[in-house]
Amino acid sequence: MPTHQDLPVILHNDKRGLLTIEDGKLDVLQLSKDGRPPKRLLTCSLRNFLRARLASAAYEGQRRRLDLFALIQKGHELRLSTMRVLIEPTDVPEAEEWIQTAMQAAYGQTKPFRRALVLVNPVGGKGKAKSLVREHVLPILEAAGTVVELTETTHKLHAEEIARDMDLSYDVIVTCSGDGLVYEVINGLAARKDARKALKVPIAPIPTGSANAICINLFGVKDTFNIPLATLNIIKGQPLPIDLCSVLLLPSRERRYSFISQALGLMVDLDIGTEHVRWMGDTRFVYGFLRGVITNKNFKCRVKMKVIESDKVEMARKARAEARQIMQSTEGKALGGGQGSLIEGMRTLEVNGAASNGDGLIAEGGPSTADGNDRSDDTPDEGPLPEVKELQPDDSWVTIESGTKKAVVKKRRGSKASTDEAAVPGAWQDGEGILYVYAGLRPWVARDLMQWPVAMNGDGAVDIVIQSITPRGTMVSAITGAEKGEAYWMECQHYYKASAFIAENLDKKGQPLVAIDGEPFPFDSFHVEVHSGLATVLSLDGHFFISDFLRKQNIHE
Ligand SMILES: Nc1ncnc2c1ncn2[C@@H]1O[C@H](COP(=O)(O)OP(=O)(O)OP(=O)(O)O)[C@@H](O)[C@H]1O
Repeated sequence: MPTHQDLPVILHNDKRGLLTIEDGKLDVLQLSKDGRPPKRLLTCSLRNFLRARLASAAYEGQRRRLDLFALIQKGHELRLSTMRVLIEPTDVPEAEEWIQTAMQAAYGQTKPFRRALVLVNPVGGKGKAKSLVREHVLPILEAAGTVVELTETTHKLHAEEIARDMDLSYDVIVTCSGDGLVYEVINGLAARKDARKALKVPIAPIPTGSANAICINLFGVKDTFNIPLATLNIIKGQPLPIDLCSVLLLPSRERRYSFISQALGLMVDLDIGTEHVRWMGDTRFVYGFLRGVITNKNFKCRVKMKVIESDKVEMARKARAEARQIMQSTEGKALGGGQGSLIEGMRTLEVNGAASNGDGLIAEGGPSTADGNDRSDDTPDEGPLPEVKELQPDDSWVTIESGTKKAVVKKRRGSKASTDEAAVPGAWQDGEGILYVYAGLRPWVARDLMQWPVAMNGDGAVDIVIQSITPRGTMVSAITGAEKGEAYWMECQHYYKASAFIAENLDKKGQPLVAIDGEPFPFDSFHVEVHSGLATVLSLDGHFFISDFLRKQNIHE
């Protein structure tokens, strides 16, 4: 085991220097001859350190060049920085040991030099993916020594075809686009004969699309479009099993896997009806929302849900307790180096019942499923996904059907928790009209809309919001605070956690579409089930971003 933490070097200005690794940081120091303290030329956290590379000598006795690559924090920005120093021939063995120490400290159990399949959608978002990848992603991957195979998608569903047919030798599949490409990759992997194995290859998204909901949920609102951070995730991220919903569309019997949402009513218009204003970036969703609220159209449907929980107070309490637990188990655990690397934490951290092995695939036993229909002890761990069957609701399911009334809007923001369904604040009142039904797996759907603030990865539930028709003013004012999840407490926003649900169209002519992860499909009826931990993404800190909503202690905050 190498032990050298310090390495003497010659700096660019021919002065003596020292490379040191301490307290989770790598420092480049310039030494003085007169006993003054050393001057710090560069400092970076080991999490952001990418690689140290010793050049070979052209002739015996030549000083050797040592290249150091790191992401340096400048204000809020992460920038790639390269530093070159020289090593005296007599110090070369020490340098070789130091490189091992530095790489071990910076990567822990994570395998450096990953093999990445990089898919670039040239038309996603504002259409700048190619230049963003060339200028900001590839240089960082090259500096880290990532082995890159790059493919540009040429048509819709191209990424799905690639994922369906690719060999599984890659450590990571990188999608440079929005959520659409992630959705295609998941569906391509899910369609394979070895789907269970394929879905364990982690996906790392690079945000060059419009909404990039997956990046908001991984990196938070401030860092949604932080491309260097998302690139670091390709290099050092840990596999995080994520929940999916299977959606069986009827009568076509087409099956899709959804990792973000299933939208009906106003939210269909928001996802699909704003395609023509893609140039607006993610603000197009606010535009779509306002446009939909103005029409305030009653959406006619029947929803049958296998409800796990419907008490908002209780759901918030549980989600906050779980968030606290996640924060405590990963607190102070920086990637690599320092005291207690994240990797150490990951080794002991149970992710949905399946321990991560630190890199690559999930440990033996695989991810758990909460779907109730595809988990049997003899289900092959690496084989295809079972056929999705139509659901058979029983008396315990909750049925909601659109009426014609507007919801009564009171000023009060909820009351004490209660087990009496009718007394729970926000409980559905028969006869209410429906503006939209929106089911999702993670809190954010866009930076300005945290639609499911208590959605928790691995809880076996899809969170379903049924928004009643309300006076327009109420909905417009709901936009304020929507990014913080405040609309959750509105009484006219009914909120359920369900392990399965069925949606039926009661006006096929007037409202022909459902949006699954933003993609339109004919809506007659569809059946949804939750599958915990079925697909995999990479995450720098081993979990999804924890919102301020979940960090709050007081109910109704
Ligand atoms: N070369 C191409 N030409 C046309 N469409 C393409 C091409 N490559 C991919 N696509 C399609 O582009 C669509 C949009 O991609 P994606 O959803 O990732 O970006 P976005 O809509 O800008 O972002 P978001 O989904 O986060 O809002 C996808 O449906 C994808 O199939």
